[in-house]
Amino acid sequence: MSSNGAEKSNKDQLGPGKLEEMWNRAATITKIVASSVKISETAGGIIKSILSSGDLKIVYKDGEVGKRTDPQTEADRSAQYCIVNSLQSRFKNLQIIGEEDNTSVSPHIETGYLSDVLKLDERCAESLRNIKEEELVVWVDPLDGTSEVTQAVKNNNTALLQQVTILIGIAHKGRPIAGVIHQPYYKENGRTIWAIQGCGVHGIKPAEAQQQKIVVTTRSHLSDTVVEALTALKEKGLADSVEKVGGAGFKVLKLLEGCSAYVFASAGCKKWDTCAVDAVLAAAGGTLTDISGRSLLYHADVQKNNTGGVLATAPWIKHQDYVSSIPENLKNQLPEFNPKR
Ligand SMILES: Nc1ncnc2c1ncn2[C@@H]1O[C@H](COP(=O)(O)O)[C@@H](O)[C@H]1OP(=O)(O)O
Ligand SMILES: [Mg+2]
Ligand SMILES: [Mg+2]
Ligand SMILES: [Mg+2]
Repeated sequence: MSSNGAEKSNKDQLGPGKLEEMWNRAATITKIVASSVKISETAGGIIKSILSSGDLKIVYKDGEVGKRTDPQTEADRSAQYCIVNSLQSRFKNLQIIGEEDNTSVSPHIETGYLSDVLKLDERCAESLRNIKEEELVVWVDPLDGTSEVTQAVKNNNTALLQQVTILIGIAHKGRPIAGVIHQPYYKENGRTIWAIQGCGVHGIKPAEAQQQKIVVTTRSHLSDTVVEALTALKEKGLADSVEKVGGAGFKVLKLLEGCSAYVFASAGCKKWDTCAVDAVLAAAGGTLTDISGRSLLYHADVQKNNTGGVLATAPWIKHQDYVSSIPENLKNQLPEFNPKR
């Protein structure tokens, strides 16, 4: 799984000399995304091997026994170690914020990169090309959909595993400018979707406008406020049906595959859940905000909780229609409270 350099991990036609030249010429943001694609895939391999062992070593990060909703597994801990240490080995001045406070040492440090990302380097705007490593903040969710993982293993429900993603989001001046979403259990070998602002979305072809408006929402963190928001959207004709699926990453992939909106009118989702998907969705022409329509911010010192909830819409949807249809009393119940947001 680990590799000693781009030459070993890039199995394409470019020779090592040409690749090195492309790497040396590339902008910092391009290099970080090219590396993050490979790193997310290596982390996906770590997750798969831990899950197949069946020993998740679950600890809970919250709540009373019997009411806990925030599990962490050995897969979350090992994947984060791999992602953070792999990024740091190449980009020493990056600020990296990962979901997990405690990690497990993993021997897999990925030093490869995807050369396809480098090929798009010239399309990057000059303003992005000039950004320095130390100006960037990377938000890492090593495993999005942990509740689904614990249930998949407990109930031997492997279908749930496709809802797992690995999220690496890159922010500049508080806004997401690039993102990587790896879905390890997509078909046989998984898939990786990535985007850099202004350079399109890669790894998926976003769906065209649909007749049916399908809204996706949480399957493991349902609350009265989420239900109230969904009811209001149904009444306004903005939700023909509702699908409950796990993970912020998976829900945004559903938006790129034809669903209309992702509605989570509740607190609990954090910046590492939304940074990468915010960037990918925006690059596809969609929008992600809180339920009041405010953009989310990703400075290193920002409040980590998305206290205003999450509302995301597909590229073919008018975001404001959904914002306007969520009742004011719900918006007031989910305030932003950090002025730095
Ligand atoms: N109450 C919560 N506590 C902890 N994490 C949450 C909570 N609500 C949402 N999340 C995070 O946001 C993701 C999307 O939420 P949901 O699937 O409920 O819509 C979850 O997979 C989880 O990320 P993670 O699995 O990385 O801990
Ligand atoms: Mg978690
Ligand atoms: Mg998450
Ligand atoms: Mg997670």
